[in-house]
Amino acid sequence: MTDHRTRVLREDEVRAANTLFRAALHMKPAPDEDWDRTRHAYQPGRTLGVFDDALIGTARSTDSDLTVPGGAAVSSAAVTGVGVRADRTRRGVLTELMRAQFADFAERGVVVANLWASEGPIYGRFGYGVATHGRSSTVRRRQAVLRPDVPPGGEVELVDVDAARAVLAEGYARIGRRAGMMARPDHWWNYYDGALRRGDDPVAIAVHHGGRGVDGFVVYRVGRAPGGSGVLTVEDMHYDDAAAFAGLWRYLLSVDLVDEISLVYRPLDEPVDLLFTDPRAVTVTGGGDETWLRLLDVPAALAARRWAGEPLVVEVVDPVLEHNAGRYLLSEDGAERTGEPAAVRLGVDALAMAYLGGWRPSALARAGRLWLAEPGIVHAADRLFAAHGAPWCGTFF
Ligand SMILES: CC(=O)SCCNC(=O)CCNC(=O)[C@H](O)C(C)(C)COP(=O)(O)OP(=O)(O)OC[C@H]1O[C@@H](n2cnc3c(N)ncnc32)[C@H](O)[C@@H]1OP(=O)(O)O
Repeated sequence: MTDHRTRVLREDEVRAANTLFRAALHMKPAPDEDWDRTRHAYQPGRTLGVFDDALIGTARSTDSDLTVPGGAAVSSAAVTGVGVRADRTRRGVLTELMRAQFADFAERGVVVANLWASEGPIYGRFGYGVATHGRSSTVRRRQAVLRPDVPPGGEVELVDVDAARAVLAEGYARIGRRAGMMARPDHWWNYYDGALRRGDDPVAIAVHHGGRGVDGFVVYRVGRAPGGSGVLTVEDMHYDDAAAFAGLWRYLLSVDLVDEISLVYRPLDEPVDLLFTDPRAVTVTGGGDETWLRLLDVPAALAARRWAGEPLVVEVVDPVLEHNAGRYLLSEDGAERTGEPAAVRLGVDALAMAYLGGWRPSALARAGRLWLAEPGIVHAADRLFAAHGAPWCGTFF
């Protein structure tokens, strides 16, 4: 890309970046009231701009951390706000933004980056891979009768939107995180506080009280479908244990004037249908890739997660961040560079897909995304990358 300048935007330029991003998504500029809240979600010094005679491209990131299999958390950059002016696309502006972000992340020592992609073909070439998935479904409320063995759960209480931030932050910090979940720092809650106040239908926030305080919550809105039926849409739901899960579901099923409960991008292994005497009260309506992951510092990422079973040498190919390329011995004792021959070889994007347990090596091999020195290794490779539970992020940013 030539004749362009790329730099970190000043605070007084960040709103223009937000407007550019929204225009790229075919959205109107944010109204003043909305922007007054949204701007607190921007971390200073983290919004990039590309200019020719004007601002033509932008991307931003925020600090977080990401839980990996085994329960450790690695430092992460949550990437969002990516947009290029419609009359300047396909001439390398995004490529330049990605290059500048990777340089910034390397300087900060960030281990991984993740994002929600607007379209599937955009980020793979930069080494991002689909690492978590979501499943959407509909629960027909009157058909959804709880089985007698579902735990009673604790008290559920509605919380006012002004109190929500503090209460939900406390609850989120208390719940056990599955692989793929991220920290919700202050700047994220700034964004969320704004999101709670947007939308035509009023938001409702219900929290579950367990033995140690708030250990689960559900944020939802109730609206009318075109035919007039009441639809309760779950926007955000987290819980620490089976009691909180059951307690929140007892509550959701008790909300009046609701015919359907709509679940959006929930974990693939969330056992909602198992709660009901008739599991067909739940219909899967959609889903797909949730977050995309980029392993920026492969040695640190490999060392952070748990590996199981027989040791294997895995060769990583990374044409974009070449310092990551090489062979690593992965075992229950950790991960280290090695000169030994590889049993498995894969690109850094495919490694990101397997890293949190979202894809098994055997599936990647079947699709030509992973090479095996001999077919028999596939079982050991699957065991090595196995993770507890389906990875899921559950935090939109
Ligand atoms: C994390 C987030 O914020 S997700 C939101 C992403 N933003 C949007 O979807 C808004 C609308 N789209 C845009 O603003 C732009 O089209 C972007 C940001 C997706 C891409 O920006 P561009 O400057 O056009 O990308 P750039 O020119 O660097 O493209 C690099 C390569 O990716 C390809 N590519 C980029 N975007 C797309 C796409 N949406 N679909 C298919 N291929 C794409 C290009 O064709 C190019 O391939 P090539 O090197 O083989 O020619």
